[in-house]
Amino acid sequence: MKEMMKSWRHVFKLDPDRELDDRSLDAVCMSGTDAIMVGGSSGVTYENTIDLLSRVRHYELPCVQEVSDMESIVPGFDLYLIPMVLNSSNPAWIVGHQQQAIERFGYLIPWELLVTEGYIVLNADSTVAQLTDAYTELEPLGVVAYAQVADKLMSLPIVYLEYSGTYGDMETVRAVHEELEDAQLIYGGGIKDLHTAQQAAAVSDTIVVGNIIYENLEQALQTVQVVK
Ligand SMILES: CC(C)=CCC/C(C)=C/CC/C(C)=C/CC/C(C)=C/CC/C(C)=C/CC/C(C)=C/CC/C(C)=C/COP(=O)(O)OP(=O)(O)O
Ligand SMILES: O=P(O)(O)OC[C@@H](O)CO
Ligand SMILES: [Mg+2]
Repeated sequence: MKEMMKSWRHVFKLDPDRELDDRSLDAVCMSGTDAIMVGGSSGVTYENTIDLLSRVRHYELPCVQEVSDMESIVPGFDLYLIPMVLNSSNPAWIVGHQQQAIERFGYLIPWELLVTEGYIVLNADSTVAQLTDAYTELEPLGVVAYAQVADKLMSLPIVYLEYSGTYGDMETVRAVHEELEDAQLIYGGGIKDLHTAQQAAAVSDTIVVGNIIYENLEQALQTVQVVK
């Protein structure tokens, strides 16, 4: 599955803390997207995560958990994505929570299913930026340098440019994409229709579509056209 993930072009991110009726979930899972990512930056619990996983498991597509809280880790996902917020001002969000989770789960950890994401959080107004005390006042070159820390110094498999809630600066995304040698570039934030999906897909390896699923499902489904 880790190898397969590298080829994903489009992913829907579902938030266990938000309501999605069966009909909408069916449309999302049958849309032709490459995978479902389950996660959010607040209100994620073991109960709402297992509930969403069991609903998504009616479908054949890959389903991965993006871990934001160790209490909400649920067995049975295809992969576990472990964020490290590289531009956090607090080391707890870079390595601290991860260290605590490894200490707690120990030999239970299925290492072959873990994929580390070098997150660069860029929308100052987002919950995730505030939660992690992310330093978002970066010039494009500063963002590229964080991406190179992930790619070249840390050999992380993924760089995640996270503009959650707002559409990002595509020139910055392009600049990062051009400099990455090995890491997969995931872009997320403010994709709301086919046009924004196409633009973001042109300058990244994988696009993630989140909020619009809950705001305008028809438009969310259009974004899948980039992988059709
Ligand atoms: C048997 C079994 C399955 C055992 C468990 C084995 C396992 C998988 C162990 C994992 C070990 C490990 C290293 C865990 C890490 C634990 C942890 C809490 C790490 C911290 C992760 C982190 C930096 C979180 C900060 C928030 C963040 C980056 C979340 C990612 C998701 C995200 C940005 C969602 C966007 O959220 P949204 O709701 O849209 O919010 P906005 O309002 O900001 O838009
Ligand atoms: O919710 P949106 O703004 O689409 O962002 C997607 C994803 O990157 C959030 O973690
Ligand atoms: Mg969201």
